[in-house]
Amino acid sequence: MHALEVSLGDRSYPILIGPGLYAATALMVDHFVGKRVAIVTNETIAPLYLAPLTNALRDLGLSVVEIVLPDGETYKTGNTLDRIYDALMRERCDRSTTLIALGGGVIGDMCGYAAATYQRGVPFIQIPTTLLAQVDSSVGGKTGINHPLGKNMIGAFWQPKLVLADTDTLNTLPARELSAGLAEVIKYGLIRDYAFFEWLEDNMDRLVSCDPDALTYAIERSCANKAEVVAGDERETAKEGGRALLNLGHTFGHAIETALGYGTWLHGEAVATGMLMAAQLSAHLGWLASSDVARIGDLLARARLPLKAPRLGAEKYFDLMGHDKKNIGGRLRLVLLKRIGEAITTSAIEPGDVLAAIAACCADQKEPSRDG
Ligand SMILES: NC(=O)c1ccc[n+]([C@@H]2O[C@H](COP(=O)([O-])OP(=O)(O)OC[C@H]3O[C@@H](n4cnc5c(N)ncnc54)[C@H](O)[C@@H]3O)[C@@H](O)[C@H]2O)c1
Ligand SMILES: O=C(O)C(=O)C[C@@H](O)[C@H](O)[C@H](O)COP(=O)(O)O
Ligand SMILES: [Zn+2]
Repeated sequence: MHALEVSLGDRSYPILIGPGLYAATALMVDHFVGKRVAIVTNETIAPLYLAPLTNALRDLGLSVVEIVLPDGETYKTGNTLDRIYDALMRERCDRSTTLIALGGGVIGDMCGYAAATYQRGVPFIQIPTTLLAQVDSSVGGKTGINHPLGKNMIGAFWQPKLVLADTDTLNTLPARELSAGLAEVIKYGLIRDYAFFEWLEDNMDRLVSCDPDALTYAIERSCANKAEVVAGDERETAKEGGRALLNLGHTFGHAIETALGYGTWLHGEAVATGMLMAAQLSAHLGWLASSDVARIGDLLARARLPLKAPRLGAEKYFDLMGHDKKNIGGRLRLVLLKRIGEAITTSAIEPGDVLAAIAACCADQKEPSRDG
């Protein structure tokens, strides 16, 4: 088992990574406040992993509430959140109840937001079961739900007490979901870790074939990068750089997810093409060599991620990108690349340059669906 820490003073917490962890209650026991836990999961994950966790917790003498939600990004909404609150109220859960998110980023974001808001805040634990959640969403305390006009528009910063990333759970993950997680892994190499980017170039074939050692290394290195960034700028308030760098590709990506309808493209897929658009724009501005744009495209393709963005129309892109949380005073603020391994935030971008990057990266044909 590998152990890391997110250092945030009295809100610091461990990230534990390894096989056989998801029902290892001995690792959780110090993080429970009272004798009650509520596990939040979904209809796909419950048949795979819920019973062993519930049973192990009951064996410890804890009372367990199970909350099983419908599966999918389309359910990352206020209505689904209400189902969590309803169950907590019905079961008379009090402030000493610990919530446990058992699932991918959708479950983690919603359970975390329920924990942040139920009775003005209860503790929660992340047990991420997708690669994306293990390398990114379970760490750092961004929680929330989508709005029809924009991704994650309603939410809170609320740190978990513990992250338990069980690498065995990746054995049941569909290949498309594994690839989506690899997009966020590649992101860390691009924004701040050139040596990791090179390692990914050497090891991408092992990762897509689910080699456990390669996956464990990628998770650990990704979490180490994210923990460092979050510790330096927990609430994304730095004027330049800081936590916003973790948003590389997301201004474009979130626009794609929102425009096509949540869940049509996976978050990681939209981020992949978004990162290529950001790289293209960086090259257009003369910062990044076009050979580096090609290098990024090659790695994304080897991770089986889409390279071409859907043709939404420039106006639609601009409209949706205008809702991005990084924007200040109505001015677009983007994360771009100075080189592979170094990103910056900038508001000094002309709309014409953004348009050129969008045009260069859009598919020739309308390509809304990634299913099948
Ligand atoms: N809070 C953050 O910092 C942060 C970071 C990145 C992404 N996100 C959010 O995370 C979400 C995407 O998360 P995701 O990619 O994990 O998607 P997801 O949560 O929708 O999970 C993907 C799919 O895999 C299934 N699944 C989960 N674990 C499984 C397993 N072990 N075996 C089989 N199937 C399994 C799920 O039921 C779902 O169908 C988006 O909403 C995104 O906005 C948040
Ligand atoms: O943790 C962060 O900070 C990130 O930006 C990580 C992103 O991968 C993630 O998708 C995040 O939810 C996006 O944040 P948002 O503030 O743009 O909603
Ligand atoms: Zn993301």
